Amino acid sequence: MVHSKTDKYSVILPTYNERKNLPVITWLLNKTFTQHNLEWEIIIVDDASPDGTQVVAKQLIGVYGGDKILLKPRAGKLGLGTAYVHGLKYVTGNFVIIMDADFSHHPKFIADFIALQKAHDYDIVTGTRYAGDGGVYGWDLKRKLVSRGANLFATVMLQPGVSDLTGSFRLYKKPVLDKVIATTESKGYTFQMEMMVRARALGYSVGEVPISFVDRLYGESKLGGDEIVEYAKGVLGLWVKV
Ligand SMILES: Nc1nc2c(ncn2[C@@H]2O[C@H](COP(=O)(O)OP(=O)(O)O[C@H]3O[C@H](CO)[C@@H](O)[C@H](O)[C@@H]3O)[C@@H](O)[C@H]2O)c(=O)[nH]1
Ligand SMILES: [Mg+2]
Repeated sequence: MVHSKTDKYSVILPTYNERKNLPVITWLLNKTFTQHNLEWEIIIVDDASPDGTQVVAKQLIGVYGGDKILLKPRAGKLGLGTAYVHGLKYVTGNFVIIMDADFSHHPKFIADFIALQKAHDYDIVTGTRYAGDGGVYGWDLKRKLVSRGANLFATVMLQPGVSDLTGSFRLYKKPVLDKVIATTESKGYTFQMEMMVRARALGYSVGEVPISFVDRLYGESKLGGDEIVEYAKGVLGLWVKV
């Protein structure tokens, strides 16, 4: 890959009770970026996790340095969407990667994201579980149906032309993320879908990389029934507006 000397990749990592996952995901991110000779930083947005995630984050700052690992905590569990908004304030790179901290999003795919972005000068590259070799592993049937249903519903209603609307493994040009995030209203899991629909409505180009999404080993998902209702409302709201 050919990189401009000034390119820097900032990873926003939202965490809630990810004490066991954080050291390994950080190690893998460091490995990926170092292998490809890329400038990087990780911004950990932890929402006062009771499991001691922040203690671990501070240890990682000690290991990798305060220029590589930034801990930007919040006082309570304020949701995934606003965690990205918060993290973005501290980004110093010209590209931003958002991903989960629980290995459902493997850092090895980041090299593919970056190569595809460079090849087409895409504004956004998104991982997709629902095209090419992409897939989901470890989810029960109910969770698979919820995810498929959520994607199908938004695809039919809003037709944004992107195969995975609810996934949250994405690479953005920093100014593009600033613009799209400023127009997005959702706070929780609906955020990803709204971001993509808004981005397409603003005319931004989107590339897709098939990813295998593997369910977490440690801890549990924070997706609940009320998030599903919020999502349906979000799709209908956008259907009226966009
Ligand atoms: N700071 C913060 N982080 C949070 C919060 N809720 C979740 N997280 C963090 O956000 C990431 C995803 O949360 P999970 O709870 O593991 O989500 P999931 O059920 O595996 O859902 C995945 O699939 C969804 C559907 O495709 C995605 O929408 C979602 O982003 C994620 O990729 C994890 O790193 C988790 O610690 C929150 O309120 N605040
Ligand atoms: Mg998860």
